Amino acid sequence: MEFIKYHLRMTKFSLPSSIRVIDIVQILLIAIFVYYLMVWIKNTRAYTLLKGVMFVSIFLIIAAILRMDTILWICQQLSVVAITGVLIIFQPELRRALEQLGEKKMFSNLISFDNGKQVDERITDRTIGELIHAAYAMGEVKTGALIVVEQNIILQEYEKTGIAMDSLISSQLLINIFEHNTPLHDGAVIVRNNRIVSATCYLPLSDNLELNKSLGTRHRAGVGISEVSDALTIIVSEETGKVSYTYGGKIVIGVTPGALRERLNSMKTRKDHKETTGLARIWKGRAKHEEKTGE
Ligand SMILES: Nc1ncnc2c1ncn2[C@@H]1O[C@H](COP(=O)(O)OP(=O)(O)OP(=O)(O)O)[C@@H](O)[C@H]1O
Repeated sequence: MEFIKYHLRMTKFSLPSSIRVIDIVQILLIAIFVYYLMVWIKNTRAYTLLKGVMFVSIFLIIAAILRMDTILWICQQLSVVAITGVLIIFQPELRRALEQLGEKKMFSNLISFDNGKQVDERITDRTIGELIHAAYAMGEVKTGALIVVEQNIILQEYEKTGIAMDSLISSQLLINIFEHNTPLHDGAVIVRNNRIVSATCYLPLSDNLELNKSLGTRHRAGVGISEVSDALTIIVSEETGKVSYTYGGKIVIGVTPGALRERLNSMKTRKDHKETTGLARIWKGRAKHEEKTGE
């Protein structure tokens, strides 16, 4: 204790003589803010940014230890520009976060005890079978399709660009959605767990110059979504009938049903889903763990 007090004195901090209710409220508010910030970072592209920021921070710490004054001075001068750049790049995510604040769902999410109902659901063999069946059936008759299978990064901002659905997957439904000249055939379908959550979604187009020039916008959209998320996207070409998939910014064209099944199967072992929001869920998880270990 003396050791802690000494260090607090040295760092000009002091332990409060009494704790007021408002202090507890402040601590709770900060905890909630940090919690939501972490959830936001995990579910958006900001996660990639965070990794970049950590890398730069480590570099700066090393530069400070080694007294690389010139590098530190340049970084200091560039910091304002960097922050402005980040704000511009992440403008859609920041806007979405502020919109969510306005949607007043925060508190209900926080205390909801059944929010994570779907969390343990993984993409099942049945869903995989239906996806594969639909893709190759559409390929055979050259019906173009774009099916995004969400993983850990939630595709809410893209889901919102389409028409909301909440349907169990079946190959017949997918084939019907992408049928020419029907209201839902344009754009992408987004699949979350074992359900179709949205159709006619607009996806970001990839500007990767290395992509084959013959690939049109459907394929570019498939690659685009895989650059900004960890989703796996199945593409059926209207021109050739070939089935392809994109993942991690890469496209594999003309896959066999076996290869696609293998890829989809690997998603069954994905990490826990973002929807593990809500302090209640953290508490439930902790209680479960304690039950198991008998602590
Ligand atoms: N940004 C986008 N997000 C979602 N879907 C898109 C997007 N851009 C295009 N599409 C879909 O792709 C269709 C156009 O495909 P296009 O012919 O340009 O692509 P392609 O890659 O050559 O595919 P195909 O081999 O099927 O012709 C559109 O009708 C639309 O359904």
